[in-house]
Amino acid sequence: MTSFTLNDLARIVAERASAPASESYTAKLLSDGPARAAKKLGEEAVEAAIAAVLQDRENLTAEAADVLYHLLVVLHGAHIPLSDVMAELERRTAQSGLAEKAARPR
Ligand SMILES: N=c1c2ncn([C@@H]3O[C@H](COP(=O)(O)OP(=O)(O)OP(=O)(O)O)[C@@H](O)[C@H]3O)c2ncn1[C@@H]1O[C@H](COP(=O)(O)O)[C@@H](O)[C@H]1O
Repeated sequence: MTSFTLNDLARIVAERASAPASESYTAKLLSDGPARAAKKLGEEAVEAAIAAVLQDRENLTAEAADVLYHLLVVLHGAHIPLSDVMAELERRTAQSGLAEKAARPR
């Protein structure tokens, strides 16, 4: 069990974003523009999905870490604090996913 949280990683991403691009993968990704980080996020998500389909626990764990890191980089680039995403998730706890889906306008 680790005490490391997504908040901790978001803080690291925010700190590294202002490092020289030659010294930080985070800074490099962000300096390449929003499409680059978004593309990496999509690639990592597909790799995680493939690992899930293959029931490859070790790879799924590693790819899930890649997804979460790249998501935090994309959010940072879009100036969306992780707390906004958590607030949205908290708002959704008031309703089951199935109930939300059924209530959508057709
Ligand atoms: N958690 C991560 C993390 N997860 C994945 N990655 C990088 O994401 C990339 C994953 O892409 P691929 O596997 O496709 O590898 P690649 O082919 O080298 O990637 P590209 O050339 O296509 O960009 C690799 O370069 C990984 O090193 C990460 N890079 C950084 N972090 C965290 O961010 C911190 C700061 O890192 P820097 O910004 O590099 O200082 C680190 O200490 C970590 O805590």
